[in-house]
Amino acid sequence: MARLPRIAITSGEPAGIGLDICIKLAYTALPASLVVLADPAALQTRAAQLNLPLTLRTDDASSVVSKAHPGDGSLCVLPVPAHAPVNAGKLDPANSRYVLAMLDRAREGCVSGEFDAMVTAPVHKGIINDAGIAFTGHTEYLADTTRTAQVVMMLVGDGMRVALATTHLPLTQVSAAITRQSLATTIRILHHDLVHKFGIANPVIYVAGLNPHAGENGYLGDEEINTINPVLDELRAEGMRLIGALPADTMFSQKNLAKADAFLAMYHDQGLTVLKHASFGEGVNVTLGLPIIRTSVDHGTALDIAGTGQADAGSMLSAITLAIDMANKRITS
Ligand SMILES: NC(=O)C1=CN([C@@H]2O[C@H](COP(=O)(O)OP(=O)(O)OC[C@H]3O[C@@H](n4cnc5c(N)ncnc54)[C@H](O)[C@@H]3O)[C@@H](O)[C@H]2O)C=CC1
Ligand SMILES: NCC(=O)COP(=O)(O)O
Repeated sequence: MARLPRIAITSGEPAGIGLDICIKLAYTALPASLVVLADPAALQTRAAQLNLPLTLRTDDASSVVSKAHPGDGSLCVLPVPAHAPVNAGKLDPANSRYVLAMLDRAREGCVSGEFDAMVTAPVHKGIINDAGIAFTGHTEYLADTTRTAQVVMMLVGDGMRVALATTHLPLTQVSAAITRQSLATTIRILHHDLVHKFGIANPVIYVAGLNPHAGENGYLGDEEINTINPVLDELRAEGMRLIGALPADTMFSQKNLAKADAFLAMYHDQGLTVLKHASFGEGVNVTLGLPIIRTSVDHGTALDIAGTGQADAGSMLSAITLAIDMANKRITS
């Protein structure tokens, strides 16, 4: 029988709901070893605030033995010390390096084979930048730190997969960031990972235009004519099944949902608004093209409800479930 995967979970911005949803995991049994990276005292303080008894274990944190997560109120923790006192709802830039230290430790463990996948709780991009560290998101950080030239952000939820041609960019920079080369690479990564990580033999990908009405034959913008359609033609000639460039306002119709294996949106809110409307709180963010498996929640730090007990752990559970599926595929392949 194949061994169970070992999953590293980074608890994210400590002032946010990352600690809350990790603590809720203590009460759900899962078919994998879960190792939560966090400051143990911060976990215990938050558990007391939530009135959820929590036992911390370090038994399998650094072992190569994997055993199922019991769901008995205990968590296996890999201790990472916070740099400043942690208070629910109150950001402190002094903890930004702690947040990144958890990401670094989990990533290194995935690269070395200690972990089979990493699942990330949300970080606060603004406070990391306030600490003087340029940071736009996990996606870009993990690409940089694994020296991966290009990755693709894809969110999965409600039976839909939505990938993005650009990620965390001001809108004014989006058009220039979509070049024939970057778009072709995005589609190749998406196509490759749909086949090899999601088991879809010959995926159909619906691709949005950038402009209203996909440019209306050039009268409302020319990125479709100059960039997007030529790339789609080139890749179709290689055998990929690509539909587009389509007007984004009707691309996500029910009719298309039934036919598409994935949608490719040109920018963050063009795609994620639709996906989060359909599945917020249950969706998963997965980074394609990395040498490691990384999934994440679909929501942010929710500072307004940290420590109140209102944080829903549904997206975290979906992210772990997808990471387990992907890790099992890799373990058995
Ligand atoms: N994976 C990540 O690291 C992500 C980080 N963020 C970051 O989070 C910060 C806050 O972002 P916002 O746009 O305010 O979005 P948000 O998702 O933190 O909050 C939006 C609303 O949804 C609620 N909410 C979010 N998650 C919830 C959950 N699990 N259960 C119950 N209610 C929940 C919040 O209370 C709030 O009312 C930003 O710094 C952003 O960059 C945002 C998305 C993903
Ligand atoms: N909207 C998705 C998001 O902000 C999460 O990005 P990342 O931190 O996973 O890169």
